[in-house]
Amino acid sequence: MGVPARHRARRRRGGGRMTAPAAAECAPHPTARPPLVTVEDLVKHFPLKGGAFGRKQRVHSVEHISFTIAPGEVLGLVGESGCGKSTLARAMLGLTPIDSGRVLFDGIDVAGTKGRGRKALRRSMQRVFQDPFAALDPRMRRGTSLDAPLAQHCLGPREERHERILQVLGQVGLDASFLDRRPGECSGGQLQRVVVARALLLRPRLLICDEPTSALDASVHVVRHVCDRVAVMYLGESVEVASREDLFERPAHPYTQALLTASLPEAPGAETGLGAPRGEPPSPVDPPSGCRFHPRCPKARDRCRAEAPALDAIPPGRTVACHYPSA
Ligand SMILES: Nc1ncnc2c1ncn2[C@@H]1O[C@H](COP(=O)(O)OP(=O)(O)OP(=O)(O)O)[C@@H](O)[C@H]1O
Repeated sequence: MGVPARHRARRRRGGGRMTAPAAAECAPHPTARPPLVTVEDLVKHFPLKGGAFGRKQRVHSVEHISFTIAPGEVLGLVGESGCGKSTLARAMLGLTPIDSGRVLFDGIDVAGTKGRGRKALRRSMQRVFQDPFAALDPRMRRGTSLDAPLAQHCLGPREERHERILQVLGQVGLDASFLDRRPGECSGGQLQRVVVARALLLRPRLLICDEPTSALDASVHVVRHVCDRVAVMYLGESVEVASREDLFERPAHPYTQALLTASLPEAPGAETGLGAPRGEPPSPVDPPSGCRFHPRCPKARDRCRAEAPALDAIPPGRTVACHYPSA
């Protein structure tokens, strides 16, 4: 991955997040192989306490999301703050119960796996946390916190584990002196490298990086250079999934065009006058009827207000949820 910076998108437009196999350690595999990850029609709502006039309200955080990730593939998830990226990532890792749908890792249902199987899955699926300060115990020296996951999974004697830690520290550009440092003795960037090193230690087959860059522009540029495919999320839904080239050169959904225009002045669509997304996203507690993007979409027509668009395949190899896509 090689993306060690810490991040929490503060701008409302377009936080970015990478969902990726451990690309730093895995050679790319032919995409014809069975998917490593299959997300099928995933739904996650959070019930809200109270609610106006006694109505039960729910946050529609993830709505019927489906995609696959091939072994060795890097999938980027992009969308504005609050569109559901973290919730989706947590659901993929089995860290949050889901309402419906399923996540398969190498054909195994993540939600239905317990005990030893669960422990093995946890080792194969690692996450780089958004906040390295929260992810690392401030009292522990780095050497101890790096050894903990290896010891927990009984991965070799102490000397072997030490060798592995030095190897991974080298991969993220840190030297052995970091083994004796506590978090307060490291810079934010160095800490984020430690967090990445810790995720790589167990040689995961899936690495989920939660917002590897802190600003929208950097996020979009990183996605552009690192990802094989990109999924664009809006208000809990997937609105476009395409190869990096298609997405950046021929964005089909007006929301994708708006996101790109907001961060890349030369983006296709900039000349169409679509501009950056207008205003703030609507509430995920009471999402708009029809296409959820219609209140902000300059191309919206009556059909968009009445009828939710399906995520349709637009050859070659991309899907778009829009009644009037550009491509
Ligand atoms: N435990 C929870 N209870 C209620 N609502 C929640 C909970 N967790 C997340 N949400 C809501 O679900 C929606 C999606 O949140 P999520 O954190 O997944 O978005 P995100 O795209 O990762 O945002 P960001 O880029 O800011 O991290 C938001 O409206 C959020 O407020």
